[in-house]
Amino acid sequence: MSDTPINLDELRQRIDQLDSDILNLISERASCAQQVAHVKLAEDKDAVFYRPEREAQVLRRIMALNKGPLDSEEMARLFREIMSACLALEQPVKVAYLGPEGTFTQQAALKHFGKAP
Ligand SMILES: O=C(O)C(=O)C[C@]1(C(=O)O)C=C[C@@H](O)C=C1
Repeated sequence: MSDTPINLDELRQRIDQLDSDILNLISERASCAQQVAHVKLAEDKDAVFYRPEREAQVLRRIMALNKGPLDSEEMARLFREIMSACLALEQPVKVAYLGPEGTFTQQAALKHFGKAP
């Protein structure tokens, strides 16, 4: 146990501050992704927005940088969702899967592409 008494209010204030920082950083990242979309469109009117090789590179980097306490798989899952939301800003994505809702193929599609609309 640490010698410093843990104050719940202080810890929650710290969490609120960190959440504000995370919110601002995710918004900044999303604006960057929108600019990426503009650059892609300026270069090619049939631009491809979904770039799986780039997403894999981002996730590999995040997993290598991660120092815990969240494990790298969990961190990658969070970043996959962030990229999924950023990609949805660039262009709405349509993902098809086999069978009714709740199947393994739907779960696999959600895991791979994230849940963003
Ligand atoms: O780097 C790109 O080409 C992007 O469009 C940005 C981004 C990202 O959010 O990092 C978003 C969608 C792509 O599938 C890959 C990466």
